[in-house]
Formats: sequence, C-alpha cells, structure tokens
Amino acid sequence: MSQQNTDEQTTSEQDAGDGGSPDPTDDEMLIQTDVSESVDETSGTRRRETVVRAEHVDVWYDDNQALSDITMEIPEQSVTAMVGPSGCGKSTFLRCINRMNDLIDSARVEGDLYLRGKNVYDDDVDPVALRRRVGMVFQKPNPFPKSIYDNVTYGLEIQDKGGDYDEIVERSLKRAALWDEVNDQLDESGLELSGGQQQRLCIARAIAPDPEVLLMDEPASALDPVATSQIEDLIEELARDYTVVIVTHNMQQAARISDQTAVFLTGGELVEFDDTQKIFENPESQRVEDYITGKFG
Ligand SMILES: Nc1ncnc2c1ncn2[C@@H]1O[C@H](COP(=O)(O)OP(=O)(O)OP(=O)(O)O)[C@@H](O)[C@H]1O
Repeated sequence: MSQQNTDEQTTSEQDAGDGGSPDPTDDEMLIQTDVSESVDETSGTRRRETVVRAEHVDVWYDDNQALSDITMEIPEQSVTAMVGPSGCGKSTFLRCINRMNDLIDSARVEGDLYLRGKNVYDDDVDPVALRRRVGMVFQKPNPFPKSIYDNVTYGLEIQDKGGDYDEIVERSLKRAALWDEVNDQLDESGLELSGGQQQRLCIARAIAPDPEVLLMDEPASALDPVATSQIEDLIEELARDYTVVIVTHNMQQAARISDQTAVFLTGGELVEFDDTQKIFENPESQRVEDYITGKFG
C-alpha cells in the first residue's frame, strides 16, 4: 500500500481525514466521547484513556486475509508505532481506524473497532464525519496545487466550517512547525515548498479541523535525513495534543519516537504490543526479537 501514490490515492486522501472530506453537510455522526481523565492513586500520575480499541478485527481483500484477530488498545496523547515486514497488514490496520478500507471494493472488515467507546462500524456512524475526527497523513507529501493558506483551510472550507481562518492557519502551521518558514509567503503555492515542508504542510492541513487521532503512514520515508528528523520531532510534539498512530519501516524511528510499539508479522498477526522500550529491549516473543534484531523481515 505504501508504494501506492497514484492519482487515485490522492482522490481518496481528499476524503480521508486530511481535511479534505467532500461532504460538507453530513455532520451528524455522534460518537460518545469519554474525555474524562483519571489519576493513578498510587503513583499520582495521569492514566491515559484508551482512544482506539480493536477487538478481534479481521480484514480480507476478497479471499486474502490481511489481518487476523487483532485486539489492541491505543492510549490517548501518545505515539503508537506499527512495525513489521512488508505486507503484514500495518496500513490495512491504519485504514480500519478511519474506515478508509470502505473505499476499497474488495475489502471486508469483521470484528469491532471503537473510537472513544463507539464502534466506528456501527450503522449510524458516518465515515466522512469519522474522518474529521481521525486525520491522516500519507507517505508521499501531497499538497494540493493551491496556496499554502488554501491548503490549510481546504478541509474547513469543504466541511463548511466557520471560524477565524487566519487564526486557524497560523495555529495549524505553528503546530506543524512550519509557520516561521512560510508566514510571509502564505499566498504562494504549496507545491513550491521542499519535500519536508510539503509534508509539514500536509500535517497542518490534517490538524486544521482539530482531529483527535492522527494516522501517519510512513510520513517520513520519502524525505531526506534532515527533513525526517524535523518530522520526528514534530510527531513527538503533536502527541501532546493528539493520539498519533504511525506506520514505519524504520525500527530506529519507532524506537526513537513512539511510546508503544505493535509488531505485526506475516499473515496479518499482531504478535506483540507493548511499551516501546520493552519491545526493543526485552520482547516476550522470539519472533519479535528476531524481527527487531534484523534476523528476518
Ligand atoms: N487495496 C488492496 N487490494 C487488495 N489487497 C490489498 C490491498 N491493500 C493491501 N492488500 C494486501 O493486504 C496485505 C496487507 O497489505 P498492507 O499494505 O496492509 O501491508 P503493510 O504491512 O502496510 O505493507 P507495507 O509495509 O509494504 O506497506 C497484503 O497481502 C497486500 O497485498
């Protein structure tokens, strides 16, 4: 999937929670939101609530099973990395969370997937409204052929959202660590930016509608080391406000920036999901250890 950067992908991305939902009117999906915080009484530290919970999720493309019995809980305001060899279903899982798989005719999802306690596959859930709460950033930066300003406001306009656009543009670009570089050229084309700047612009576009969850499918793999490092810093920063779920092939990147790591292996199996330090230093599974240490994959 990650290599799929076609026009078709760009079209679906516009409908995918990166601010480009095409349906401005259907704003009716109600999702029960439990925003309560809890405090661990022994340690006094804040316990992070579960934002995304998958229970026994299976995905098929026609007869090919891509994910098998995935059960996991993703905590809020943290970075969760999905790692594993090519074709093990990482992108497929990401696309379950914002129902992007709905756009693939051959895809079939079974099991339950909850966002803040509401099953996103319930009949009363509108996938377009869901994608406003679950933003997405793709491997290849894909700004629209519009000004920097219009790129950031694109999703808001499509959704017919009111508000002070100047303020939202400034806030989103600041959150995406791009404001200082572009604030005097907001009317210039987003396509004239460097690759790393373009990706940060796409991140600004994705967060402008203020989603709760930000899905990132190998967001730095098309970038040079300096731009990659900037994106990594940014991801850590974004996790203060958002729940970030990132697919990466880069083990060092997962180790550097994530709080939890999920290791998928061939057959679409989630073999281990734990704190990143535990996964990298002392995994339970020999297969995970072999994968992490590069013995296969
Ligand atoms: N649109 C699709 N149509 C049919 N099969 C698909 C589609 N997308 C993915 N698959 C299949 O589902 C399986 C999982 O693919 P997926 O892209 O989710 O894996 P991945 O771990 O993200 O791979 P990569 O690391 O190479 O991006 C693979 O067998 C793949 O061929």
